[in-house]
Amino acid sequence: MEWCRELPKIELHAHLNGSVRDSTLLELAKDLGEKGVIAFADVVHVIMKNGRSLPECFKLFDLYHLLTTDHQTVTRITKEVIEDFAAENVVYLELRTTPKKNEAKGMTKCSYMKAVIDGIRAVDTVDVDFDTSGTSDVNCSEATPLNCIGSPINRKKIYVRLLLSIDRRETTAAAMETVNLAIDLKNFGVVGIDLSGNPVIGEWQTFLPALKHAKELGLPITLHCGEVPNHKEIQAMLDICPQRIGHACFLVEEEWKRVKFLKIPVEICLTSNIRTERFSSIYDHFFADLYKANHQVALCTDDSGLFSTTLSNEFYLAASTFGLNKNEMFLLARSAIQSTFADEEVKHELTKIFEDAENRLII
Ligand SMILES: CNc1ncnc2c1ncn2[C@@H]1O[C@H](COP(=O)(O)O)[C@@H](O)[C@H]1O
Ligand SMILES: [Zn+2]
Repeated sequence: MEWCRELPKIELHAHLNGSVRDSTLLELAKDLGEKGVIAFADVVHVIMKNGRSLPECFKLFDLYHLLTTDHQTVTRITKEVIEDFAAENVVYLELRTTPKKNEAKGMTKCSYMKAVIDGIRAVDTVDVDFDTSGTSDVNCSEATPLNCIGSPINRKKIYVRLLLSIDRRETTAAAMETVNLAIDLKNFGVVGIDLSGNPVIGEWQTFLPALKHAKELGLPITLHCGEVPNHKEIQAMLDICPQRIGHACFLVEEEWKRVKFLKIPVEICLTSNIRTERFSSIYDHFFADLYKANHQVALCTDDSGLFSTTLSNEFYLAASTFGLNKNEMFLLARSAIQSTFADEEVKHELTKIFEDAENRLII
């Protein structure tokens, strides 16, 4: 396990609100309990959880959002989540989050994202590389593009990029707003769009215009695909050739053939899939099939807070279940570079990080 922690890793599928520390959630719940907004005693055992079904997860997210959705807290959790990933030697984090409008809190999708960006700037225990490619300003804020924070030798460094999520509960107009915001924030580390949320809610036709718009504007897309056996939707998702898909638990042979033919990288979240009972046993998971077929995969956490996991743990789990040796784990971790939505320069930098680590880790 210690070796898995030392291994440099690339995280491509992590939801901000699903990655919050339990201790922070408890602190926030206590605070809201004291203010009479929630009944603390009722939520404590919900936060301190173990196994949970997929429908339960989405009920929990509503609770999480109640606890976390004000600007200051969004900034705080973003900072902590980045620090937690960096502590696991994640060297590149593509963090995804759903921009939220909340009139009662004076929050717009744009001001929510500004709070996220403020959280990235607030990280001070590790060096953060955030996109600095432009000079334009965020319309709703006084934010300016971030600069790489100076990097004294021996400090950990993490590249952070953002994906904006469309929640399946949203309307076409709200989804479109998210895509337009992603374009506006291209110089603030936003590199793509995600579609997520409860897979039994919402119609594909609702999100399609926004996803097409993103495609036309050259914004990469990753989709939560096949979290439930909705084959009509899986087909429609593959029809738009997303740059990546996540989960893919219920794909059938014909659909896998298409994924392989189209060479669509798959984000694999083992613990999440097992906890939400997408597979009855980890040995039934499709990881081994894709791995053997040399198909591009990336191990990911999904919701490290909700499922009490880390990316190091996901590597350990994959290795111990499917019999990967150190060299194979190293190559698996490194190969995720190709699937990032980062620019070529960053991919080059990441390659160097892995080259430097290789001699140290594999003897
Ligand atoms: C368990 N598998 C999953 N399947 C689908 N969507 C998921 C998910 N886990 C998380 N989310 C999505 O991410 C949101 C929380 O983070 P943000 O508020 O965006 O930062 C959830 O509300 C849900 O829409
Ligand atoms: Zn997810």
